[in-house]
Amino acid sequence: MITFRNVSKTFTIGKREVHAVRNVDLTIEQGEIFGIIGFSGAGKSTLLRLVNVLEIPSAGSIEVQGVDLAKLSPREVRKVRRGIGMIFQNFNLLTSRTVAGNIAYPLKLAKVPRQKIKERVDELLRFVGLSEKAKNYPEQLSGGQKQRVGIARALATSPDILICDEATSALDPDTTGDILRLLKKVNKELGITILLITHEMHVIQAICDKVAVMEDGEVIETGGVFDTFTSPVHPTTKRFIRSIQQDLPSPSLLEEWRHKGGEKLYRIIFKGEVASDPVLSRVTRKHDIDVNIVYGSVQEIQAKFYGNLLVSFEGDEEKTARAVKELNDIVQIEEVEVAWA
Ligand SMILES: Nc1ncnc2c1ncn2[C@@H]1O[C@H](COP(=O)(O)OP(=O)(O)OP(=O)(O)O)[C@@H](O)[C@H]1O
Repeated sequence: MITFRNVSKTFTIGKREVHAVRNVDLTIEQGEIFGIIGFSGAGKSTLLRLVNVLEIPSAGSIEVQGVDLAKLSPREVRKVRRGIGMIFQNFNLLTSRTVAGNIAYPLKLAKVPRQKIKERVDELLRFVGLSEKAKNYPEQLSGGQKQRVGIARALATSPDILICDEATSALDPDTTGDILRLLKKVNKELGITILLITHEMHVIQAICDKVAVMEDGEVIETGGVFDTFTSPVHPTTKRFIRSIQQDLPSPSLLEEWRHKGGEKLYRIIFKGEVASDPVLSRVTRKHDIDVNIVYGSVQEIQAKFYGNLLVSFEGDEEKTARAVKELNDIVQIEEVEVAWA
């Protein structure tokens, strides 16, 4: 478990003060995948560096596995660091060592006996699916393979926590998916807590249990990923979510819709179980009106459905009003104001 209590970090450059992290309160529970998202300069890297004791807070306190980081001797700091594995955007592999040599490196530093190192490296190579590449050098690997080596190396000394610093930002979408699945496996099969930072909302959607959104050094919103996705509060969170979720058709499609004499548009949000329930057809049938689905998407977030439909109703106005009222008790429904071109 990692706990930040009212943590601030201020850098002083000449006479100027930069408030990189401000009054952060966060708890990352054992065994969860916790994502921190923010635009460049939000303070994410500084927050990670505080966990690693590469920076010391200007105010507040941080506990890692119940240990207050402010009270440690250099030796104890090294011990805390051994319990934290780290992977990076640019992999940080040793180019002069083979894949096996890179993975063995932290074990050599920890003075693990040779035979034990060999066994552990073989085991890790199997875990990340790179047994065939043991004797290759980093330059002979693809980006995704390099990150697999990075993950194996980070796991070598059996840490409790894995920190991922923009670990997929340099990879193409397919490879990103493979690496995210591997991180999920690290979390599920080895029970390792994962703390990741990213500027990409799809990374949070794909694997995180919880998310914190940072801006100007502050955590502006935090919560479960499903709730944050489906009911964001802060404008910046909404902006991140919109980056992966198109919730209106293109202007040309809307225009076509209007030319065809389109009716009032409603947005219906289905959450969790209800998404698979034929609620819409049931209610419209009951009130004897028809429904047109103009646009829609269904996403899976943390194994739950999140449906976003744009619909119009055809039929008597009073019946439509009654149907909308009934739907409103079951799902979220609101009239959509469209700014016509
Ligand atoms: N060692 C330092 N000295 C002075 N200022 C710093 C230092 N480290 C970070 N900062 C400043 O603190 C702020 C937060 O930086 P940080 O790197 O934590 O943000 P970030 O969200 O990780 O951004 P990015 O995604 O671009 O890496 C920035 O204004 C940055 O310039």
